[in-house]
Amino acid sequence: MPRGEVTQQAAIGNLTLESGEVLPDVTLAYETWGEYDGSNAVLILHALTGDTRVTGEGGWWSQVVGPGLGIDTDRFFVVAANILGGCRGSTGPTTPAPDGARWGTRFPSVTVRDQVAAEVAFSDALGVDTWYGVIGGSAGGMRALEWAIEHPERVERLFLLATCAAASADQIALSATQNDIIRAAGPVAGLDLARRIAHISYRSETEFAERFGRLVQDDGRFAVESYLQHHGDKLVKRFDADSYIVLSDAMNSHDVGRGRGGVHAALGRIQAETVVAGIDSDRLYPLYQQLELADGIPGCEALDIVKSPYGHDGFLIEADQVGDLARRLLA
Ligand SMILES: CC(=O)SCCNC(=O)CCNC(=O)[C@H](O)C(C)(C)COP(=O)(O)OP(=O)(O)OC[C@H]1O[C@@H](n2cnc3c(N)ncnc32)[C@H](O)[C@@H]1OP(=O)(O)O
Ligand SMILES: N[C@@H](CCO)C(=O)O
Repeated sequence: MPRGEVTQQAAIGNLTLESGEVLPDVTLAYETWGEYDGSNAVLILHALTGDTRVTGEGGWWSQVVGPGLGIDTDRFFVVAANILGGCRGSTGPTTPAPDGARWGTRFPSVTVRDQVAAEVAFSDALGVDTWYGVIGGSAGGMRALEWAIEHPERVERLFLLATCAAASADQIALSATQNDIIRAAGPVAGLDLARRIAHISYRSETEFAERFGRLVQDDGRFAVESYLQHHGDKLVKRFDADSYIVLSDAMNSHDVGRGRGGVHAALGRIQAETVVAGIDSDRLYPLYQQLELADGIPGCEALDIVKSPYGHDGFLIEADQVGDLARRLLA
């Protein structure tokens, strides 16, 4: 079994999508940390603009995953794959289509279930039959949930963070509008603006009020305006606009109840011991969504609440609380 810290590629062949379309020659990029002993594999599923760099320098969960941390790489074989449709090494709009040119806007629509189907094939290729833990926040939580519903025998423990059983009208409204902005304004200005809107939804009104208030900078911009422009600009430098559209559409497709007799019936299929957590200031994935999960999943005792002023991004920022919850689940 490979030992990580470098991004590797797993070829998983053709993938038949929910739509019936066949996506050829799918590859997922991944990284691993720790040693596999046959029963200690933990799958970490990243959110919308995340990637395989979970820990180490610049890792998006570097204080949650690592030696001695909540997800302990001295104990667990930790695996992170880039999402299907992403732009950090896996098959998606930036990779070549069969004609050799970039897929771009021709990349087919994928659903969260398609993304999980790719991850299932990836697990098979890796030789991991059963995951000791499957963990995800936000869009990563959507995939973790689909894993546990569609493959209950392959998921022993499940950690769902700041996520939902089905994308709400509010979430769809924000994502669909961002996608329209990208289409209207183009990949640079459009992605920049889309990210600014998204970033507002990722943080809280209280944080903005306390942190920026009505402060105007020397350059004449409101501090909060400048902050959002900074985040828009940063995403344009590290992310692909076509991929953003594909991934946002996939999130909008999310509904665990579709074709399964509704959300309650779907959640009832989960066999994993489960921790569900939400963030008290999350205005994008409000606590009622995690309460629905906690109530409906047989192996979840109660909803855990992460206290944070940072809104939805609390799942990335509140490393101590998130790490403690992961440690409890994986004990
Ligand atoms: C699983 C996954 O989702 S992986 C993807 C996660 N990564 C991202 O989302 C990347 C985008 N980053 C973020 O959203 C956030 O930085 C987080 C969530 C990762 C961390 O949040 P925080 O630590 O609170 O960072 P914060 O939101 O304060 O941003 C800090 C940045 O804003 C800049 N900034 C702060 N105030 C201002 C201002 N008035 N004007 C311009 N820039 C500003 C800082 O200089 C800093 O810049 P840098 O990131 O280039 O160093
Ligand atoms: N900051 C996170 C929020 C989405 O959940 C991301 O960009 O992936």
